[in-house]
Amino acid sequence: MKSAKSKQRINDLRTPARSKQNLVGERDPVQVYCRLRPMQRDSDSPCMKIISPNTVLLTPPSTAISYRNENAKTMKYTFKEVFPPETNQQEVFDKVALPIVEGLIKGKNGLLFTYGVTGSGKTFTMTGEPHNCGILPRCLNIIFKTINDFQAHKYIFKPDKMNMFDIQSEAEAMLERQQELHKFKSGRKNNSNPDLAMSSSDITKIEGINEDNQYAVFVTYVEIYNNSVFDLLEDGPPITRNLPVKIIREDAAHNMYVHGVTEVEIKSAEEAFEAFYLGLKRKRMAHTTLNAESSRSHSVFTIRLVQAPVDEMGEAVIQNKKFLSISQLSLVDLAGSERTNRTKNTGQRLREAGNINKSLMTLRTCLEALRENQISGTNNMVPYRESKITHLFKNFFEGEGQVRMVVCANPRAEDYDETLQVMRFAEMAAEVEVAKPQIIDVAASIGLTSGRRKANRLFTTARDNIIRPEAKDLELDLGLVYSLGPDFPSLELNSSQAAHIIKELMAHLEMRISRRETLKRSKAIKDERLRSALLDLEKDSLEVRSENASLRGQLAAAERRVRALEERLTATENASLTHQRKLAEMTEYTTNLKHELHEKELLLSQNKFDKEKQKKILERKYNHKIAAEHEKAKEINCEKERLRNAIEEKENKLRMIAEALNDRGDDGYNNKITGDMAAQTSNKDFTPGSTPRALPAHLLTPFSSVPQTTQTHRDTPASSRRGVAIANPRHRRSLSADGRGWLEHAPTKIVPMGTVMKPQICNSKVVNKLTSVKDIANSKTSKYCLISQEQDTDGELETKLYKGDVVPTCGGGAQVIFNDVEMLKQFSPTRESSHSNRLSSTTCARHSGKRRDTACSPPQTPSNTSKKQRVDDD
Ligand SMILES: Nc1ncnc2c1ncn2[C@@H]1O[C@H](COP(=O)(O)OP(=O)(O)OP(=O)(O)O)[C@@H](O)[C@H]1O
Repeated sequence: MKSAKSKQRINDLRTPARSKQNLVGERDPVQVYCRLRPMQRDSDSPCMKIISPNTVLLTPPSTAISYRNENAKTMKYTFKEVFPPETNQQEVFDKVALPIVEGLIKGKNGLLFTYGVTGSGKTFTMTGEPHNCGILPRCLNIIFKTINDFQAHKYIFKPDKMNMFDIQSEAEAMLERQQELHKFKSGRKNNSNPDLAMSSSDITKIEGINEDNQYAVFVTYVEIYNNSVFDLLEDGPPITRNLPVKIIREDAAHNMYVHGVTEVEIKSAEEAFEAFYLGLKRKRMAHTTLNAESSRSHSVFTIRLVQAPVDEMGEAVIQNKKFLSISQLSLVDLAGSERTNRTKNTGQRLREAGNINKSLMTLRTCLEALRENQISGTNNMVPYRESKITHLFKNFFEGEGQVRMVVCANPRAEDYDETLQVMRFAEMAAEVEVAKPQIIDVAASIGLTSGRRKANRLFTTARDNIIRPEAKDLELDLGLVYSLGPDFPSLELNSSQAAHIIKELMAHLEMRISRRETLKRSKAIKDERLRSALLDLEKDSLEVRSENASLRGQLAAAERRVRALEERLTATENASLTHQRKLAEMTEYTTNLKHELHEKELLLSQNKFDKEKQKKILERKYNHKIAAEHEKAKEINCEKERLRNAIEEKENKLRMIAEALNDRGDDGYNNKITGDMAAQTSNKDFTPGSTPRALPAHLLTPFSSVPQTTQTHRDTPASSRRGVAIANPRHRRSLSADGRGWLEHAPTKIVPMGTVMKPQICNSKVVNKLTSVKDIANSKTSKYCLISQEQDTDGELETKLYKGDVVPTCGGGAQVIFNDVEMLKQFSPTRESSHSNRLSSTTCARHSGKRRDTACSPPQTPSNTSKKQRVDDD
């Protein structure tokens, strides 16, 4: 309980300005000032008029949108103060910024921002121009002028990167200073803009600074561009476009800050300008049609003043972080609000304008919500997080410091519509209240009297002035002296009143000495008490020590056990590792096998797939072929059918011709023919001299003048249909004409056969070559005999006689119908052959056509030595 209380106390001490108690204390409204800029051109007509030191009148011009909408009327807006165009920078600073800087020195937080339409003079007010500097340089100047004599050495206070500070010893700080010196020697550019500096005589000092504190100033400079935070002081080249985006975080005391931002310790206003100018260079500036040097981003320059009390001797800072007091002044130059269609912005500019307007709108929404909460006592959520700018300054609005706003306005009529919005915003913002920060004197709360530093200086000066050598070693417990009572009276020695003053001083000192004696006595009593307490503690300590020793013994035993367990664990781990290795190997082996298997399976499936594919292709091919075959077969069948019909037709015709012939011809002969026909039709044995019948086509004579046609016997459909001439087989020559004239067709050099196998041909004509149709197609020739001779494979002579009837054809030609073949084969009697079983050396064979059923009849020739044999066609 006690520690919690002390913790609370420490927090209060550390950040006095941020105490949450302030929330319920006094409140200050946001102070809103209005600054009108001078008109740019004489021809410009104004829409604003200052009617009192804190009131302006806004009259809508005829060109304004709201005028056209007929809802415009002249409006009066009241501010804390209105600065007319001729107001100079110093005046603005004194009225607006100086109170905040005074608060800063005293440990209060402050936020000052400029708000207005683009080109209305925000940057002019905040930064100013060369030789006419604005609020920011003036703040820096006055701060350094004020704290100059009380600055801590550099690096005594060091940012801890979490929005707080550490306090370093003098030695540590000195080391860092030396390191920095080395860095600077290796060259550093001076970014300072001397134009922003002021002559030191123009700068006044803030009175009432706590002289028993040491101070240090730190600055950060960030830019919020397109709702992203960039650190303008980040290490790196002065001009870079690739600054990393920073995030906003909440520190341990619930203050918002830019995480990782570069916080530079500044020891003079010049150094501060240097940092500011570096950031300014990096700041994104772009040209719009309205303002040639328009800020496209919100820039936030923050000055943090760290102060810590000096010790009793008035020399060094108390090395206790808890006594630190940090106050902050944020100077914000907001980007100009603008009507995008008037600026004619496109692309990135339009996006920027959108973001600017959005963040300003969020600022407005936050303030409205805050005001609403304050007026109606509600606790509605304020959307600070919707924009970086409001998120960063959340603490200010929730009562962590003074907030002031300078509304800049361009009084020209052209800007009326935007100015109207700005005025409304300003009016609303003025109604928001923030709690007054309270200041707690840290030093007094820990029993330190003020004037320590001054006393130390006085004493040192006095000691240095004493000429006696022992004075150098004079030590005085200044802490005790200067902390014993009220502040020393302001006493100055002058000759006339010296005795009186010394008397007074002696009395004062005597009083202090008596007090000191009292304190000494009380201290002695306290010392005694402390000693006895220490003895008790010592006893306790001894007990603790013995307990500690026994615990150590237990610990040693436990450690031994732990070691043994560790060894076992190591062994188990080793075994486990071996198993794991094996497992890994096996897993790898299995993986390989699986891989192989998979590959083979892939191969198989590929093959299968190929086969399937081939099979399908073949099937398709065969199906095509089969279909084609079917088609062909169909066609053939059709053709057959057609031929059969044609044959039938022709047969019918033939039958009709035959019948006609039969009717007209000789009955005997006809009967003979009919008999022969019948015999032929019924497939009976063939005898030489019988009625000629159709021979196969290959035996037909080539000189038939009539084209060969197929002749099919109705009764014998299987018989050859080819080569049958259109002739009448029953043709009969008149006996007078047919003298059985033979045409002998024999080769010229015929080998004499020595046999009488030739038929008895009495009326014959011998030709060696058939050259003319007339040789056959004449009235005398009715028989034809073709004689051929050739050697067989054994070298024996073979003579063949093909005999046939010459039959006239319908077309007036003639054709030979072969009806008898006689073959004479001679064998040498001396030759030993497989034919030994043969009876004679000459064999005669006779064929009749190509039919198996053809009978072989004895030759019609006279008998001779050669023996005729009936040979089957096969
Ligand atoms: N009170 C003034 N006295 C003299 N000149 C002024 C004043 N206010 C503004 N100006 C001039 O007007 C111009 C535009 O001002 P400034 O750049 O400050 O506008 P801004 O509001 O910051 O614009 P933006 O928002 O676009 O950055 C500057 O050239 C500046 O010198």
